[in-house]
Amino acid sequence: MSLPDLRPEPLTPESFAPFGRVIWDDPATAKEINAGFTTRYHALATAETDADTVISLFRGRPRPLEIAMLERHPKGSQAFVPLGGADWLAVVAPEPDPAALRLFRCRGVQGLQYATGIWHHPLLVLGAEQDFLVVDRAGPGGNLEETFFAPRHIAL
Ligand SMILES: NC(=O)N[C@@H](O)C(=O)O
Ligand code: NI
Repeated sequence: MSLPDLRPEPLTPESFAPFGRVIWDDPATAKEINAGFTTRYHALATAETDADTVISLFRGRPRPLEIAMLERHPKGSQAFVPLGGADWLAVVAPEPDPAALRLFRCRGVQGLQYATGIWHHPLLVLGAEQDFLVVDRAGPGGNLEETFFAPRHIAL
């Protein structure tokens, strides 16, 4: 029996809470700094790693909208913040089961952090190439587990 198409749900702190944090201009975290010329949205997420925490740029390109695998990073969290202002997609699951997939449509002003060990699909960009700031782990030993399954299609 084939599984139904994946339909996106909006990314919200509440809906994403089982999988990690949303990185957004959360008013509850706002602090006026720099003589009032900057607003700091403080501690939206905390990077978790057992080694170095590194900051990278990912230049993501659109890919076929089907999900045939998940990955997870058992030794650290992974945060993505879009730099181009365009919507993008995130797929997560509480366990490596294609029937348990959740698809989130992320607005171009929303980033997120996958908590350590959370099953997710690699970066999914919509429409055109987009750069992302990425904060994750660099260090010894493997930090990638993958699982593969029959493709599930995305219906936007
Ligand atoms: N491979 C890599 O660094 N990126 C993935 O982990 C991803 O989630 O996009
Ligand atoms: Ni990843």
